[in-house]
Amino acid sequence: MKKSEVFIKQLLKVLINGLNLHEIDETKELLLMGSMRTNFNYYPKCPNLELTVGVSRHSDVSTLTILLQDEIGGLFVRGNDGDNWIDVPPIKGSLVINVGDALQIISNGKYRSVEHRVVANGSKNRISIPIFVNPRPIDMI
Ligand SMILES: O=C(O)CCC(=O)C(=O)O
Ligand SMILES: [Fe+2]
Repeated sequence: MKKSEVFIKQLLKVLINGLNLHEIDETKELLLMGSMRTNFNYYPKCPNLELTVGVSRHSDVSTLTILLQDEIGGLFVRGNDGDNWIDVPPIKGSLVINVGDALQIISNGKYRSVEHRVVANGSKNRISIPIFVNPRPIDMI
């Protein structure tokens, strides 16, 4: 977690630069990344795909979500215009970075929270590991 914190802070620095804010002081750091949680998601294979969902459409409440997915695939993000879903294929050694609701609010909508979903696989189990980077629960944004 310590190493990911360094990377996350660098990433947030680049993003807030785009908002004409050039320093992450202690107050901003708490607001942007004061609370972090790692999940381990396991999606068992489901031969009857019509009986399962995976994860239904949602956006994360986080500032950012840093996601490691295995090689199975099944993650889709919602396109900007309309109802199209864009496949996010697994690329070995890469991470998926999603903007969440908190960063959308903090940036006044300059960065948009991305809607996404996961489609279960009919023949293979899938694992993903997201780190949710959040304001602290007591913070008002
Ligand atoms: O498993 C994935 O690829 C995404 C999971 C997800 O959207 C979530 O845990 O919020
Ligand atoms: Fe999510």
